[in-house]
Formats: sequence, C-alpha cells, structure tokens
Amino acid sequence: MKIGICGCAGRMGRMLVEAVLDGEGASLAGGSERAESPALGQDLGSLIGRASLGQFVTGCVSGLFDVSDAVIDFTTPAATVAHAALAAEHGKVLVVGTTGLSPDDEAALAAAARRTVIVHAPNFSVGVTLLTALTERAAAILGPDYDIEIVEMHHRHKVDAPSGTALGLGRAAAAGRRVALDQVWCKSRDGHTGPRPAGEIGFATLRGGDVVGDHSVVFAAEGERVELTHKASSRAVFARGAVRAALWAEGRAPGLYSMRDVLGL
Ligand SMILES: NC(=O)C1=CN([C@@H]2O[C@H](COP(=O)(O)OP(=O)(O)OC[C@H]3O[C@@H](n4cnc5c(N)ncnc54)[C@H](OP(=O)(O)O)[C@@H]3O)[C@@H](O)[C@H]2O)C=CC1
Ligand SMILES: O=C(O)C1=N[C@H](C(=O)O)C[C@H](O)C1
Repeated sequence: MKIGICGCAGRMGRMLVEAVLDGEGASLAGGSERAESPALGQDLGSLIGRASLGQFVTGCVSGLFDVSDAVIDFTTPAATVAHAALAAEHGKVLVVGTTGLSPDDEAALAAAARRTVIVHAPNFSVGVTLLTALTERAAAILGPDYDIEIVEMHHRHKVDAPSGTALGLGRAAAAGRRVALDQVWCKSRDGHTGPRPAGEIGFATLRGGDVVGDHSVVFAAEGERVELTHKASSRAVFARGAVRAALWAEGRAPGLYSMRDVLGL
C-alpha cells in the first residue's frame, strides 16, 4: 500500500515517515507540509536522518492524494478538515491522529467518511486502545460509588488540553456508566469549587519537558482506589499503530472507524 504523510516534518510526521519505510506491506508515496513551510523541498530521507530517498516535501497536498492509496494526517484541526474533504474527493483512505478537533471539525470528518474510509483515533498505541476498553469495563463494573478522575501529562509543546486521549478515556468511562461525557465532565478546576458533584468525570492536565504521553484513569471510592495507567516512552508506538490502521483500512466500506475497530476491541 502506498502511504502519504501530511505534516511529514512534524514530531509525529517524521516518526510516520520512518514507520512507513520500515512497515511490511507499506511504501512511502510522499509527504506534505503547508504551502508556506520552510520544510518544503527537503528530502524525506534526510528529514529523518537517513539516506536520501529522492522524494521531497511537497506543498501540493492534492498531488499527494493522487499518488497515495492512504494518507496519514497528524497535523492541526483546520488542516485535517481540509484533508478529509480531499480524501473523500479522491476516494482515498485517511488515517487521522490530530487532536483538539471541535464538534464542527468532528462533523466534517463524519461527513467525509460517508464517501471514503477514515480511521480516527486520539491515540494509535495498542496500549492506550486496550486501556480505553478496560476503562469502559471498569466504569461499568465499579459503578457510581467510584469517582472517576483522568490525569494526563505531555511535553511542553502540546497545544490542546485535555489531551485527545484523556477525552477518549473520559468518553469510554461515560459509556461504561451509560451517560454522555459532556453532561458530566469537569475539564479543569480553580478557586472555591465546592464539594465534588456525584457522577462527575474530572480531568487534570500537566505540561512539561519532553514527556511523550502519560495517562491515568483513577477510580476513587471510600476505602480504596483503582488506577489504570499507560505511559508512552516513544512516539514510534503511535506511528506504528497508524500504519497498521492504514493497512487494515484497505478495501473496507466507507465509514468512520476507530483504533478499537482496527484491533477488534
Ligand atoms: N493520535 C495519536 O496517536 C497521536 C496524536 N498526536 C496529535 O498529532 C498532532 C500533531 O502532533 P505533533 O506531531 O506533535 O505536532 P507538530 O506541530 O510537531 O506537527 C504538526 C505538523 O503539521 C504541519 N502542518 C500544519 N498545517 C499543515 C497543512 N495544512 N498541511 C500539512 N502540514 C501541516 C505543521 O507545520 P508547521 O509547524 O509549519 O505549522 C507540523 O509540521 C497533534 O494534534 C497531536 O495531539 C500526537 C501524537 C500521537
Ligand atoms: O500531542 C501529543 O504529543 C500527543 N497527543 C495525543 C493526545 O492528545 O492524546 C496522543 C499522545 O498522548 C501524544
């Protein structure tokens, strides 16, 4: 499968170029950056510290879709929405890792997924996908006596909060309790908050240094506490998962799929 990478010069973009080059069944179709990017014209091999590939960072994303069977996009919400429309137009698989999408952005992805295959996940690691499934089950089993708090820490460059993964874990916990997350969430606390309302799902966000991505789901009751934790120490786990999702997507019916679909969880 020929795979193109949008945002190929970014932290994840470079990991994705490596994962495609090293992935069985995958070959690199090319990589794009925004039209004004200083990375345009750079060799994709040199970009990741390997031998030259004779393939260069392009600003023509439509051309990238032309030469790809699947495109992987870890960029920004605005870019992802534009790429979803292009994927639908070209009938190509799109794998989206971008987080911080607004409800309108999510709706745009869902609309594009009526015409093509889109796999969208806030976290493509196998470990977090399992953690998400476990969180849903734990929330259902433990019930309302256990207060749910989700704690995440990421590197100082991260621009969205809470992380997409934290929100995904919150959604899973809410599903386990058969409630809608946006009816019960508390995304941050400050000042005289009063006691914790029953049924709330709380979030705490830490930022600093080079932390790749830590997530914990805490179930706290009177007399005991259960904590489920995942720590990523390399972005390679996200990149390998995204390539796995692209290969899985080949030949599927149009629709919006998740990493849980890819892993059958
Ligand atoms: N789902 C998952 O498993 C994971 C998701 N993420 C998410 O992926 C996203 C990217 O993260 P990260 O790599 O750290 O961020 P970076 O800022 O390092 O990379 C984003 C890249 O996208 C580029 N870009 C912006 N607009 C466009 C465009 N229109 N076309 C092509 N490229 C564009 C940026 O260029 P420029 O800097 O010039 O604007 C940059 O090179 C974030 O939303 C993050 O939360 C991260 C890790 C795992
Ligand atoms: O921005 C990041 O780096 C990450 N973002 C994703 C998120 O928002 O959950 C996934 C991962 O934890 C790294």
